[in-house]
Amino acid sequence: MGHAPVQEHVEQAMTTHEGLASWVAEVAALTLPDTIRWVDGSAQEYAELTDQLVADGTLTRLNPELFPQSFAAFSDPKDVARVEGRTFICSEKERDAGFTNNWMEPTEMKAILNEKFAGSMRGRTMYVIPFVMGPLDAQDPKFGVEITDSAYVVTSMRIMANIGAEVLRAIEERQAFFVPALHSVGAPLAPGEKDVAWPCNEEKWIVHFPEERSIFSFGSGYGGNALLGKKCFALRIASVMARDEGWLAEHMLILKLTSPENKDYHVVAAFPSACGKTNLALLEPTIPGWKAQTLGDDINWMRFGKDGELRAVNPEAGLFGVAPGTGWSTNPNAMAAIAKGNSIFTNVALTDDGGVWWEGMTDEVPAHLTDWQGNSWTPDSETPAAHPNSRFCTPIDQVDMLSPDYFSPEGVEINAILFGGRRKTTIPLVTQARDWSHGIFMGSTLSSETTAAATGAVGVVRRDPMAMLPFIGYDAGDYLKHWIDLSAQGDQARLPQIFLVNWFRRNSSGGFAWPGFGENSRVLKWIIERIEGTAAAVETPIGFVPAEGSLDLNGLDVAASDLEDALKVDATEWESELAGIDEWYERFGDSLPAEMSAELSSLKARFSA
Ligand SMILES: Nc1nc2c(ncn2[C@@H]2O[C@H](COP(=O)(O)OP(=O)(O)OP(=O)(O)O)[C@@H](O)[C@H]2O)c(=O)[nH]1
Ligand SMILES: O=C([O-])CC(=O)C(=O)O
Ligand SMILES: [Mn+2]
Repeated sequence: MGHAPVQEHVEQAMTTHEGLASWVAEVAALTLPDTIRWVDGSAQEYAELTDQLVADGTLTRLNPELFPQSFAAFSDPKDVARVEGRTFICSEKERDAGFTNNWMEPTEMKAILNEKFAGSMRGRTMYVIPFVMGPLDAQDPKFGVEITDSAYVVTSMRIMANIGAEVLRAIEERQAFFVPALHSVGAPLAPGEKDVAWPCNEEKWIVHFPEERSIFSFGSGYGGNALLGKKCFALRIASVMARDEGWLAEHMLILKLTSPENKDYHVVAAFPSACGKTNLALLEPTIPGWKAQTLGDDINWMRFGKDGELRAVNPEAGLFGVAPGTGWSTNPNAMAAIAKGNSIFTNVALTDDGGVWWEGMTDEVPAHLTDWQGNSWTPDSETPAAHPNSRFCTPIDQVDMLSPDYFSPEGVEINAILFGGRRKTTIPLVTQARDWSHGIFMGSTLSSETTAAATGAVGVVRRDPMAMLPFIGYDAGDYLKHWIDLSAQGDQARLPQIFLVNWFRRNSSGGFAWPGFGENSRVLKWIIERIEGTAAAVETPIGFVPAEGSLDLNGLDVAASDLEDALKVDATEWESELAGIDEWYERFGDSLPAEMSAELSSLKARFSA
């Protein structure tokens, strides 16, 4: 097996950062790995680790003529998505975790974790990955160190974050604080025991201690549970840092738009998992003269700049995108980035010539595939070839339309904030908020049908405030209050406009009423024109919707009835929506900000006026 001791690397287990040195020693003494390896982030190390993962059967090397330097991984069928039911925020007080999080008393949780991690790395290599979320030259770089017993995690973290020797040096030079993030697949090996391709544990624990800013993840190898820089740090822990330090950590894409008049705008959008962030982030506009560039597809850290403008940066270095539905016709920019190689795919299907395939990648379905579970697959098969939450993991700098501003530590000024979800009914294609407070209300009541990105039922409508339901690291009411209070820091005249969008409304025959994807540029154009005050709108109880003729439909082949279905504000649908919002707000109890209940009352009043 490939986990033969790599003794030479143990010698490097020295750091001049005392806290780091003692934490690594402490973890090793608890988890009992065979070897410790400090990850330097080099290309040579990556090649060595991927070779080892191929030898171990965890990775399959793809045909280099199709996907250079790329690999496919196939997980245990029980380890395919985030496990929200097993995710905990262990604040000192239960109240501070709020009703949206699982909570356990910290010392009780620590006792459980100690037991789980005891000996959990036996027979394995323990990797130490120094990383930084966001640019290393930021004013206050956010450091982390992930300790993991999974080489798949190391290779994926190298794509998703800035990792390695240079980061370690920066941590040492500053004697910086770092978020300790401990991960184990929870599958120790007995002496001589043969490993499996995807080790994991039936029991999973994804645990955050917000006051201490630490993360413990046990039992899963899947991205959102195991790449701890992403959801665990850059959203859950970062949201707590952001509350304390006066900024925002959000589940948002960042997109730059340039109008035919050559004016630049930046738009951020919060949609729940598997609801279209990566697709909008990599948008190819279908309307002439408009240009789109991306800055980020999943996570956005925002703060007010010195002139009271709201600025955004993407703390990630890669895309961890939903594969199904990503194709040359729907998302050519993602496909072109993937085609450059250097990618790790998880739970996609393999083509007979050593490439990958998933539902929606090409119009033509291959005659034969090996499905994500290793079975022979033909178009007659009853199950999908790729898992619905299969993923591509690709460096963001391979995206041709990446904005050069992605690399700027100051970030970009935001002109519009979009909230959106996957709703078959009720929510129109686009609605402009009446003002900032109403916009926060829209975000706070955001709802969406659940997807395969988390385990559990798919297609159930749930409230997902700011698309952060599984990621707010503290009390949800405090989180809304933070949004409200923080905006007082900004120049009120420069606050972004807020919009609610829904690409997923259905027509009477059950199909999508709006074509979506590149055609969403038409909605973005309307949004920009609303900011400029040039597009017409109709005021409705829920906000401003496009007036007839104000949405640019030039060259778009869409039935008038579909358009009507996409845009309508239906009083009957809103009656049950209001009841749903009532129920949702009741769950906040005392922590619901008064501003939000006032917004709900005005909304009801507008409906009954
Ligand atoms: N009908 C329709 N489907 C879309 C649209 N945009 C995205 N999708 C589909 O929605 C699914 C998820 O899209 P993504 O862009 O990957 O979602 P995401 O929000 O980035 O997901 P996470 O990475 O889980 O946070 C894919 O299957 C897409 O094909 C759209 O405008 N219309
Ligand atoms: O975290 C993950 O596994 C993938 C992701 O972006 C999400 O679910 O929002
Ligand atoms: Mn996401």
